[in-house]
Amino acid sequence: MNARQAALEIVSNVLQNESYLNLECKRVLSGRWSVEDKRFIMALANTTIENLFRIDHVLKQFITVRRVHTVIMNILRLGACQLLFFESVPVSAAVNESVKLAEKSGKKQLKGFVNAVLRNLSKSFGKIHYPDRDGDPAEYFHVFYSYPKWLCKKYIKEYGEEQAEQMMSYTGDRSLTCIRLNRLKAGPAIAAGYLSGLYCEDAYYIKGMEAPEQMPEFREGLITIQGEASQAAVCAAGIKREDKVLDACAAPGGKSAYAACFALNGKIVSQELHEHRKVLIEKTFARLGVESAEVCLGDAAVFKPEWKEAFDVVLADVPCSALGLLYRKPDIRLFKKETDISELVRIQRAILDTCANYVRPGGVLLYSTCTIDWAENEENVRNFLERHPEFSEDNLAPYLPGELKERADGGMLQLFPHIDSIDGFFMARLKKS
Ligand SMILES: C[S@@+](CC[C@H](N)C(=O)[O-])C[C@H]1O[C@@H](n2cnc3c(N)ncnc32)[C@H](O)[C@@H]1O
Repeated sequence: MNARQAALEIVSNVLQNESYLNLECKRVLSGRWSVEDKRFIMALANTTIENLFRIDHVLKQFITVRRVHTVIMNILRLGACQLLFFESVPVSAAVNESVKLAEKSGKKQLKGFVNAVLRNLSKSFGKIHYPDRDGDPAEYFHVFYSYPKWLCKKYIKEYGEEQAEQMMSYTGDRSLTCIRLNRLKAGPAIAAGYLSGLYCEDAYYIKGMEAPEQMPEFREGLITIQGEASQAAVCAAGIKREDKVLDACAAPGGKSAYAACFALNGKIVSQELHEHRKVLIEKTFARLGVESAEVCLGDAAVFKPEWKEAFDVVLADVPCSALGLLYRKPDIRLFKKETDISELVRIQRAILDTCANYVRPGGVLLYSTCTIDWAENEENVRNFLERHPEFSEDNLAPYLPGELKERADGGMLQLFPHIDSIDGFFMARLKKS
């Protein structure tokens, strides 16, 4: 298999099976590849997925037949991606290698078609037509930034055109990976060569990190991969040394493991709905040396009488639409549907209602999501507070790290990648009287 075949396999699996792009890359790249090949495969697969709607829009202008075989369409997508976004790849290589890919994929009879479409595209860069930015901004953003049309409309309606464009054009620095120093095992000396975090004390950035499992610091649990927004959500809970903490939706265990660094003489109970994801928590805890935690299988929406008012802090880091991660996980954009949101809101409200029972009087319920969606965030919290007068918003600022203090709005905080340069996250600190 050569590098372009590997990229084709990744892209095809993501599109056909809705597999996660990062997991597909990891799987395919676990073979023996040179560093250059690895970088090219990752860049080609990522750029194709990230710009899929735009690439398809461009290709449509050069495809004259009504239906194109799926494999050939994916080969054309990779070829067009190289022509449009890879200055370092000569046109002849982009076209000829795509033609060879068609042959290697058992579609020898379609070599001429692939050649014609890509050659025509390569001669017509100046003539490519894009939607009118002023006439139909949602369609323009959909094509140009490759975001689902419903989301473009939603963001324009909620934030206005200018801010919506900033949200969708933001990509962050993909060469940087945010890690958390695991205080259970390591001191700051470990992080001497890393870049400091923007806000959180334990956050650092590593440039060009490809496979964390190959780093001894990661394998030994001295560091773990965790974004600053997720770290900030744990800080926002204000966990104390003796606290008993429930993480109601815990896999893969990132927040629970950080909570254990605060509740040093306390206890963490980590619950997860899915067995295969519960295993991820156990792995995280074993690697990071979290011993004060109990992992259990359960549905956070179903009341467990034995947990009634048993916890000082309850983390409800609920399943959500993950819109705050779209800037760095482009595959999520392709499959998100607007209709998913109402079902998520129903589940989130059920989880919040159940978790409310587990907080002791005077304790804290920390609600968080990795999304930028009013209904899943502020509206859910307002709805919860109306139905639960025993809870009130508790000022977040004293608990937030660094300059994030200034971003809090009472007991709530909505983070945006294009404003805060970290994941789009929401958190609300709710105190029980
Ligand atoms: C946002 S993720 C949690 C991330 C985790 N807190 C961390 O920081 O590593 C949400 C998790 O909730 C789980 N989940 C979904 N529905 C659930 C439910 N009803 N009860 C418990 N867990 C649930 C999902 O499988 C997923 O692992």
